[in-house]
Amino acid sequence: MHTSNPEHPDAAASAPTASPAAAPASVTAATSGPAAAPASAPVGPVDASRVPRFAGIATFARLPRLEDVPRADIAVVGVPFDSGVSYRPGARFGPAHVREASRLLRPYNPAQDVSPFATQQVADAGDLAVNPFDIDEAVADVEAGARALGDRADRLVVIGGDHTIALPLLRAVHAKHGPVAVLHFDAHLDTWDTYFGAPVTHGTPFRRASEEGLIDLTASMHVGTRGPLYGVEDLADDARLGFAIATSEDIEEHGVAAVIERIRARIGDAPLYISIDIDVLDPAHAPGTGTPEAGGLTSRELLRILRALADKRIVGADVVEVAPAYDHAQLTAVAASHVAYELISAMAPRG
Ligand SMILES: N=C(N)NCCCC(=O)O
Ligand SMILES: [Zn+2]
Ligand SMILES: [Zn+2]
Repeated sequence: MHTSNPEHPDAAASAPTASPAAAPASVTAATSGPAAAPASAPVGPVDASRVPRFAGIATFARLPRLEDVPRADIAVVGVPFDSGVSYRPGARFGPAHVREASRLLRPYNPAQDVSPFATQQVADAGDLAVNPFDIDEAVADVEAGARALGDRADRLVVIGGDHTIALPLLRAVHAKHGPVAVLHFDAHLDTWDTYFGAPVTHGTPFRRASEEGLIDLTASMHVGTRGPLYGVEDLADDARLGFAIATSEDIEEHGVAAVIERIRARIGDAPLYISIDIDVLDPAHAPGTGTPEAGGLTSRELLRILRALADKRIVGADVVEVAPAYDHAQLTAVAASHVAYELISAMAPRG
């Protein structure tokens, strides 16, 4: 049996996603082949009407792998690293879990009126394999991996992994764009200084990034923070490090529309990096995470805010802290996959 993938005619040699050997003859016979689309058209996801979406090895949204396309506008890449956590481990299994849940995504996004895989080439770059026993080495490897991928894809959407990885990702983004506005969705500030003397952890990436001059201090913001802090000085430090805050309570009190206006005004025209810790969602919406906090956003609120950023200059994004061991019925992974899909949609060219 031949090994071409019905929707990836250009990728016949190593088509990874559709498990072609499992496709019935009628499916492979229906393959329209390379003539179906102009050579320059993006290679899209496997067609779920031809190959059941539960068949085959999971790439994000059943997209082609990066090595199977000439280049990409966006590469989705996993970073299975969780050696920086302060509480429950397990986010190292996040990328695979999110890819599994992303099988159900469909090609047209009515909420943004865009087909995000048709107007740009999106591909799955697999995972960066980084050292789980040495945080400094892992962080250097994430930065090097992100920079190397930058030669083959214009932008990265990174699936974590714990929030430590935002630091090397911002280093890589800074090398390309200079200081960026960081829009950080999280229950936590993640601008703390050290844990057990360690400066690079999942609670500290944005303090380090600010100290290193990676972020635009006039345009960065946390959204969805809540819960207990170590002391009131945490907030003073955070403001000094360059972040405005829209808390989870602000969203309840003033409404999503008002908070969107604040966010948009804060970002202005700055190049924008979006970092989404899935624990920004209430544990009812995202139980599968390492440091859950009560009183969070609904997934509907988060998705709506992301949709309002489509006209901003988004230069990269991450979705982190999905820890499948605490997930139920893929709740957290479904939320994370939709969050990534809205980000990719917001990056898509319009018109
Ligand atoms: N980045 C996440 N998810 N959590 C940071 C929590 C740090 C702490 O234990 O105080
Ligand atoms: Zn968090
Ligand atoms: Zn975080």
